[in-house]
Amino acid sequence: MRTDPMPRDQRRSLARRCFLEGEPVPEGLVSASVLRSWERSRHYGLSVGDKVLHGPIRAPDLRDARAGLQALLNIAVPELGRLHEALPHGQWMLACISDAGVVLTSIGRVKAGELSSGLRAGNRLHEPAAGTTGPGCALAERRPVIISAGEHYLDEASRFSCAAVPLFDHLGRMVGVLNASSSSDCRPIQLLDALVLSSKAIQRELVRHQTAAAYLHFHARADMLGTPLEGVLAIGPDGEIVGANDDARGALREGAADLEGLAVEALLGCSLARLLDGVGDAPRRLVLGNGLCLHARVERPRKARLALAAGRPGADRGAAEETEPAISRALRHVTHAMQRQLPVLIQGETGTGKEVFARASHAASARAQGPFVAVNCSAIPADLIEAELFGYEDGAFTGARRGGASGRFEQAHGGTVLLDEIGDMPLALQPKLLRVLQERRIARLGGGAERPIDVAVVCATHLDLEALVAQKRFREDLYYRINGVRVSLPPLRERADFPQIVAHILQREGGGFQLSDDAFAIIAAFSWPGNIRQLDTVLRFAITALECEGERGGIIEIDHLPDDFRAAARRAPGLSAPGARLTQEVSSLERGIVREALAARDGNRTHAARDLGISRATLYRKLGPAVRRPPDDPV
Ligand SMILES: Nc1ncnc2c1ncn2[C@@H]1O[C@H](COP(=O)(O)OP(=O)(O)OP(=O)(O)O)[C@@H](O)[C@H]1O
Repeated sequence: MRTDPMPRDQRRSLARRCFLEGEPVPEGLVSASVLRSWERSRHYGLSVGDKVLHGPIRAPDLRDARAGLQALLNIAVPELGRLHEALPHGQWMLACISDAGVVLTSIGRVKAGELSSGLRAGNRLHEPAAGTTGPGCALAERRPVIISAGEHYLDEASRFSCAAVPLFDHLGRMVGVLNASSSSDCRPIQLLDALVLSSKAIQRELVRHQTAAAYLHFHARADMLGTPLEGVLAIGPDGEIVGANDDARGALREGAADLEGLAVEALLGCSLARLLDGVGDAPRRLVLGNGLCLHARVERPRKARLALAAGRPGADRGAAEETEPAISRALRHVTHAMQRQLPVLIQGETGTGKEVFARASHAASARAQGPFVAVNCSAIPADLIEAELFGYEDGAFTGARRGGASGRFEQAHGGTVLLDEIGDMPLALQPKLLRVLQERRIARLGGGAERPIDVAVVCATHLDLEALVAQKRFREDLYYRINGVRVSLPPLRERADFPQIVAHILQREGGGFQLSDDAFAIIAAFSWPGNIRQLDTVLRFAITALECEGERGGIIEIDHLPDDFRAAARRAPGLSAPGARLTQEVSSLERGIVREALAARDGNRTHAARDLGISRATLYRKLGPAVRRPPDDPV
């Protein structure tokens, strides 16, 4: 007689009941890693009814955690962005979490608000704080895990399911975890595979970001070269290994042992000089001493990797280029799309910099010499928008200007037109816009002849156009026409480069301004519903307050911020006077770390700052007032 297997949720409930009642858990009900994680959670003193999931760390600590893992974030954030784009809309939140279990950044929004708040940057998800969760368990077990619904330790987490994969750096050290969570009971095996590939791609990039004389890519199969599954070695100028991914460790050494410091010649039987002879050639075969045959390709480091230095927002070219790599990549994609007259759709909450991005794309494109014309579709009365966009002939309507007028499309000829707030385009006008985009010809209102127009079309909106299409408030055919290349600009609270954006704005306001650590902590903890526009206003307010005290340049303190931020500061524990001792201790600790980094780099400030993931200006600041920046050392 066939017995039906017990459904998954019943197996879990039975295992949980046995575990909580102190009875042995029958085999096969939950995985061994889940059981070990439950035991650890109990050992940490957690009870299943506890509510400790949402205890965030302080903003300055989050800033430090991010700074310490900046190199990882620079690579992981765009990788997560790509993965998120490929997932069904609104069902998954992705996060990058530090090795200490702190959420560094998360992407995506799901309907269950609690999941969003559980994965908010700064929250702690390691086992001692949150019991069994995907990230906590993956960190403790150092391997990929799926934790579904009731496999979570805390009852309050049992509505969620997650897949989590640890991240390792170029030295094979665990530096964090990638996590995907949903508010349903599921076992996302395929998503786990995708996360594993992403983690491999990230480690491979971390190896390729090491300062090296060459990178050796290899695999036993030639067709696997260039994929996240290949092995990669970073080789220093003396031929020593300075970094490797886990696949390289696994292939070259039993048990992923240390490769660092070994001579490449001893390892591969081929000197660095001989390897470099083959740069640019097709893949070659390497036969190792143990008979293993590998297909290999040698890559020289690129001279200049994308500089993430502070820049000048508002100066069209480069404003977006200098922010997150994901945004820089999107910028390059968009400029190519514009060249080919493929429409671009920029989505993002209000104030996230959609217009700045559009202007930067235009300025970086082959159309830069042509006009950039921005039209705010929500600011023009519905009955005037047609004339505004397409122009009109003499006498086309009552009140029309004598001799007619050109429309915004005509004015943008040879350049770019930005249709801002496209979601507010009246439904009645949408077929005409669609025709113009398809035929690239316009006729002015009032019966004018058709004229060809050569414009790159960029549309921007803070609305969810797919939802508008579903509600029949936006035409589906127009949506597909404008959705050539889609760029989603993240809200400010999710941006890993928040400190750089602050630095951009301060620099644009004349430079010389800095935020005190306390003031930075307060603004970093804010949720910024108005995004960069709101941050911009607050910082300019603070600069004005500082200048009223007669200081041109100088340190912005909490007292210079608007009222509501000062009130938040009074509520925040550990800031200002009572926290002075702590601040001093932290500063002295930081000074020690910076000195160590300088010593490791023979006093080279640029290299030390890069190792620490901070700018040279910050490095000088952390060294304290006693250390003056030499006049020939511009930061
Ligand atoms: N990367 C950046 N660095 C610094 N400031 C920026 C950046 N991006 C945008 N800003 C500033 O933020 C403000 C808002 O930018 P922008 O008008 O492009 O946003 P938006 O998303 O188009 O807003 P809306 O949805 O309201 O039209 C502007 O003052 C702009 O200068």
